[in-house]
Amino acid sequence: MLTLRPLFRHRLTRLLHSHSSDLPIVSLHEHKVAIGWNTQTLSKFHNIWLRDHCRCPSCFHPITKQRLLNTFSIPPDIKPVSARPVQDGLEVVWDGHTSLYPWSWLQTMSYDPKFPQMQQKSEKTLWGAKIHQRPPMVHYDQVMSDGGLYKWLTNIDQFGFCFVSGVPATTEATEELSKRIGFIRETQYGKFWDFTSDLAKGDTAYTTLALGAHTDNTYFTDPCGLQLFHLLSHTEGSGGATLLVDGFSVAAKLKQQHPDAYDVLSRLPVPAHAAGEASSFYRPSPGCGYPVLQHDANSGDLSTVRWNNDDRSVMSPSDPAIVDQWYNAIRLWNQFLTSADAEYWVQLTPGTAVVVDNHRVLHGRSAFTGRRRMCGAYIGVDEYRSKLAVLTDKFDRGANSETSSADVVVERSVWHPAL
Ligand SMILES: C[N+](C)(C)CCCC[C@H](N)C(=O)O
Ligand SMILES: O=C(O)CCC(=O)C(=O)O
Ligand SMILES: [Fe+2]
Repeated sequence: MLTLRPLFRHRLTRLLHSHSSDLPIVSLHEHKVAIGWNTQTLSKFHNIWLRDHCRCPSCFHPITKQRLLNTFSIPPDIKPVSARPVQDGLEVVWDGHTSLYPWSWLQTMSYDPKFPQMQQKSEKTLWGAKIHQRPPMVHYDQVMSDGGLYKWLTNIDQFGFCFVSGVPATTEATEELSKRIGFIRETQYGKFWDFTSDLAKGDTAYTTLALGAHTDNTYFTDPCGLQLFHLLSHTEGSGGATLLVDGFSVAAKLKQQHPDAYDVLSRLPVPAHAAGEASSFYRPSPGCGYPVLQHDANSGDLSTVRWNNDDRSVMSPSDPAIVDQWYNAIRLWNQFLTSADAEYWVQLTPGTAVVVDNHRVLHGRSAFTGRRRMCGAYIGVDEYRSKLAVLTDKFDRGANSETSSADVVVERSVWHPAL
């Protein structure tokens, strides 16, 4: 198989970029069309799947990128009249309809088996306390351009957080900075928050208490994606340092050293609530909550860390034996979370904001005295990922489109691999 990879990638690259005549073989099978360069490396596509994914303007709206074809009008046993390789892709003639599937799209969407991929999925850099030596950082002036914004978001995607220096120490500038990523997610705490230790809202964030490493919004069905913090002032006192912990790094260590505990945290739903305001009472639906560690259904990769021990509600175990398993698991989790090599403590100062991926990096703070003013905002996970996808299309063409010139604004292709 290894020899296949360079061969396949080499031939596909040549096919895509130099229009070589070295077209793949196309063969029809009972319910599938197969493409490849030799009989050992064919990848097959179900006829029904190919017909359903036709991207011609009558099957798929060229502007809205929505399916127009009635999937359920396709005969379940549909067969092509003919199929052949042409320069731009696989041409399939159905009964009264012709479809063309670009080679790069077939390569990306292949599944039986999956062809070697040209684009590597985004790499996460796991980190611990030593990240303090060279934390990810961009400058405010940079992020006002799309290129700088892309750098900021790719840092967040890679590290789970990123500082922004040179931010005017005002709520206005900080709010505008937040909006560079996407519209602000409003919650019971308001839209853009500007808070201090006055219990203006019924939550310990609005006190001088220390807060252990946590992710926010565990009481929401869909916790916010990003959380931006900017310390505007701290006078007549001390403390209030910010804690960051890479939940993905800690989870990887726990999985390696205590797989049973990792399994409990991946399985048991954790009830949570936000009940400090008379006007609201939040709990996630369905009622029992979500596990601390959630995984991508396809890849099995850890996708979300959801942990706030202060906001955790009463556990109602379905089986009494779970109680000891649960406490043993969270004791180990907490031990790993609070280990010196996992904790990154940093004293924020006016002018430097920090954005945290609330699905990966936990934050906290030390207790403090005096008058401390913090501002910031939540950004929805879908708004964050959408902006990252748009900027990736624009600046990293190899990832998602056939065009390669850097100065052309890429009109999102109907063949975008994610559509
Ligand atoms: C100040 N700010 C609105 C950011 C936080 C509000 C309280 C956060 C809550 N305890 C949680 O962990 O989600
Ligand atoms: O005051 C801080 O530094 C952060 C408090 C907190 O956890 C939050 O606002 O979500
Ligand atoms: Fe928080």
